[in-house]
Amino acid sequence: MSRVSMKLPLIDLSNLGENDSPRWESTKTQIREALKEYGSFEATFNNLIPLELRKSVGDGIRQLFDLPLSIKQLNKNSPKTYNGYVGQNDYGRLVESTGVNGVLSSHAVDTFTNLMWPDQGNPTFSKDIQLYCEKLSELDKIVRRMVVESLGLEKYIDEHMNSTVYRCRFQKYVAPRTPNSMLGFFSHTDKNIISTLHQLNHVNGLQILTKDGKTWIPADPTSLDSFVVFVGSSFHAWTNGQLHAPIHRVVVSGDEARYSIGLFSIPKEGYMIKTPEELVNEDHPLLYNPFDYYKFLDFIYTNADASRASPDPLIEYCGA
Ligand SMILES: O=C(O)CCC(=O)C(=O)O
Ligand SMILES: [Fe+2]
Repeated sequence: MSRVSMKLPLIDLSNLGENDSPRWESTKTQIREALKEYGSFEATFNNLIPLELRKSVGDGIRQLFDLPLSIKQLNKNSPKTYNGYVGQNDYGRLVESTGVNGVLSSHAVDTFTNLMWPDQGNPTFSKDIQLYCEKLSELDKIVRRMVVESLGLEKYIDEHMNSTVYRCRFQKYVAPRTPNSMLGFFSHTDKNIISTLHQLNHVNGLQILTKDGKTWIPADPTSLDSFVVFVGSSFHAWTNGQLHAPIHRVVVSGDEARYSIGLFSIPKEGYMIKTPEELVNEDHPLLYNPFDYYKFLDFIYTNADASRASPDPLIEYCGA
C-alpha cells in the first residue's frame, strides 16, 4: 500500500478583518482544532514579512554565524534567560543557535549586536531584527487571542497577553554532506507559550510528531510567506491539556546549510501560570498546579537526563 505523507493543517491568516468577522470566527475554529489535534499548523500570512526585509535578515544571520566562535560565545545564558549561544553540542552536532531576550526592545537588540560586532555594532541588523520580530509577534498574538476566545475565556485575554515577553532565536544547521539524513535538533517539546518558526532558506528539515507518536509530519513551508506555529508546554498547561504541545525535531540532509528563526512568547519573570477554573471540571480534572516557568526550566536543567527521557517533565514538576 502506498503511504500518503501527512501534512500539517494550512491556515491563512491574511486579511482576517475585524475580531468578530465571519473569517475571524471560522479561522478561530480551524486554529483551535489544529492545535488540539497536532499542536501545530502552517500559517500563511501574505507579505507579513516584506521580501526585502526577509533577504536582509537572511544575510545578517549568515554573517552572524560566520563570526568567530569566540565572539559568538560572548552571548551567554545569564540566570533566568536561555538565549545564549549553543554550538554543535548535544542538542545536535549540526546545529548552532543564539538569541535575544526581550527582542521587541531596541535596547536588548542593540546590546546583542554590539556584543557580536564590537567595532561599530550592526545598526542594519538591529533595525531589521526588531521589525521582523514585531511582525512575527503579530502572528503570535492573533493565534493566542483566537485560542483564548475559542475556549470562551475572553475575560482572561488582557492578563494572558500581558503575561509574556518575546525571545528570538536564530538557528544554523551545518550541511551534513552525507547521503543520509542526520538529526539536526533532537526531539523535544518547547516549554514556552507559542513558538513561531520561519525557515529562511529553501533547506527543509523540521518535523512534527503526531499525537499518537507514530508519524513524523514534515513541516516544509509551502511558500515564502509561511510559518510554523507550535504550542509549548506552558500553553498546554494553561489550557488544562486542551491544546497539544507537540514533539518536534529537525532532520537535515544535502550540501547546503539550513537557517531558521524562531519567535517564542515566554512568561514574564515572576508570573505564575494558572489554569483558569472554567477549564476544570469532573470530566477534565486539573492537570497541573500553578507554576513559575523559570523554576520549571531550572528543574529541567538540573534533571536534564530524566527530563529529556520523560514524555512530559511538567507532570513531574507540578502535576496535580
Ligand atoms: O529550526 C527549526 O526549524 C526548529 C528549531 C526548534 O525547534 C527550536 O528552536 O525550539
Ligand atoms: Fe523547538
